[in-house]
Amino acid sequence: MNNETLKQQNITEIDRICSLSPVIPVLTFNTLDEVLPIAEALVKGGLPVLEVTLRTDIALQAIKLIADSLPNAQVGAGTVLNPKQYDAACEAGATFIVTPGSTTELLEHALTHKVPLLPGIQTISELMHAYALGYKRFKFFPAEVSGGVNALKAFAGPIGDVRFCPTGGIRLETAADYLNLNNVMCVGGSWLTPQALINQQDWQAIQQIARDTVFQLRPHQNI
Ligand SMILES: O=C[C@H](O)COP(=O)(O)O
Ligand SMILES: CC(=O)C(=O)O
Repeated sequence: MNNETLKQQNITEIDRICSLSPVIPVLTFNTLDEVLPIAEALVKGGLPVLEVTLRTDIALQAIKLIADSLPNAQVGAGTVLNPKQYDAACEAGATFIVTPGSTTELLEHALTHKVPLLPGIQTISELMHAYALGYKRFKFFPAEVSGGVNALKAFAGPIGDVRFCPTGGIRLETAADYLNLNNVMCVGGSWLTPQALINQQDWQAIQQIARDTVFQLRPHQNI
């Protein structure tokens, strides 16, 4: 497959994944026991797209567990910092890769890969750099402290044919403001899985947070 076809295919695949859900829960797992109950609660609550960060030792095992056990979930890897982690996450079963920022090494690596990258950008220069390489879909991170909704409105002036998944500091109360922008596909966040509920193993409450989120942000979605 030539490079241009692969680039287009990866944009189409990111669009497909990001259209499945208004919110991508960003998950950092500390123990393997909690992986499936949390993932199941979110999927049952109507949020099938999950980002598992590679911030803990068990992250790759968690991705594999979700990929093998929950066919209705789309599991991606976050906090991918280099090509080695990229390949390891794909090997574990990740169907998309998210990075907090962008390096040329990672951007070029992903252009040869069938598993698509949603690269992180924070500034217009980072956006221009990745855009020049052919990227059209981005994570905007850390969204709230980098200008939030107003920054995304400003980006739409000079570069109008790209779309974002803003993440970082977003909560249910602010998610709709982002989703109302034409250049936003979905948002990411960790608010769906409060540590206190995980400590209490209250998976039902996490499912309810997911349900409430879908109900408020995409009321017509069937759960
Ligand atoms: O590192 C940040 C997480 O990926 C998502 O941000 P958050 O905890 O502010 O929702
Ligand atoms: C920031 C984020 O979600 C990541 O580490 O990929």
